Amino acid sequence: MNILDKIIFDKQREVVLKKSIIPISQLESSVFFEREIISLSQKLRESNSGIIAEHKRRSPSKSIINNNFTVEEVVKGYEDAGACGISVLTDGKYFGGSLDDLLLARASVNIPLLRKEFIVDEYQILEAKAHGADLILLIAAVLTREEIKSLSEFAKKLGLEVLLEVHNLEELQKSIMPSLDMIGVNNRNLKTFEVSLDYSKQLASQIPDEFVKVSESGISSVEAISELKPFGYKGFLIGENFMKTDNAGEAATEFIKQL
Ligand SMILES: O=C(O)c1ccccc1NCC(=O)[C@H](O)[C@H](O)COP(=O)(O)O
Repeated sequence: MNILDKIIFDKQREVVLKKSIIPISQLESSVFFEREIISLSQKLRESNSGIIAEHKRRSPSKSIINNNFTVEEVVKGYEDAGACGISVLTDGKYFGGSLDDLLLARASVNIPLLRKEFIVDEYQILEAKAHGADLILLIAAVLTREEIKSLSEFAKKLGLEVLLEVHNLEELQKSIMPSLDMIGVNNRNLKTFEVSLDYSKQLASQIPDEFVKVSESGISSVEAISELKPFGYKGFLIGENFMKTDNAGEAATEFIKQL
């Protein structure tokens, strides 16, 4: 079993357990169900920098990235740096994140928040809404076309935006549908962890213009962004490059200043 299969196996069991503890009615009673989202796709269209900065404590490819800051310090730093949005990893077992991180982020900043999670069930989309997210991630590598359709339509009904992540042409072709807002190309192969910006470059021309194009993972220099912009990318998701420093917010500030 590769790591992605393991993550999904664990996630499916986790969702079953959570459903038995926290009923949907409790999620739906959250104050955030009344809240109108802040659109990341609009911010990216209007931005010159397009940075989506990620809160990421650790990952399967790097055991510890950073555990020294509070969520509030990191996300406030990202907002002050001028990030268009923030991605908050909520998976506990593999990334050391939680839904509390998302809630604390929501309480700290007023820019779009992505619930970065391995979504396999509508319940997790209700959780995202209940904890203040503006958008969700769907990963084509682990979902069928029918699942992408029903999950993305469910998210749209709740007023959330949808970022669909692909890594190759097959995943892209099976996924294109009107209920998506942004299409992200992950430069990291989630089965082998190999990283290359070539994935973004090769897939760019196949992504229809109505979707905002986002390049994800392995971006560690402003030069990388200059290379990707001519391919039509408007969003750049960066985690480790900021989180591995002594001050993620300052690192993001210095980075964005150079764009
Ligand atoms: O980051 C990993 O090792 C990873 C492994 C398996 C599944 C997902 C993984 N990462 C999630 C992400 O998409 C990245 O955190 C995000 O794109 C930022 O990447 P980076 O800038 O390289 O930290």
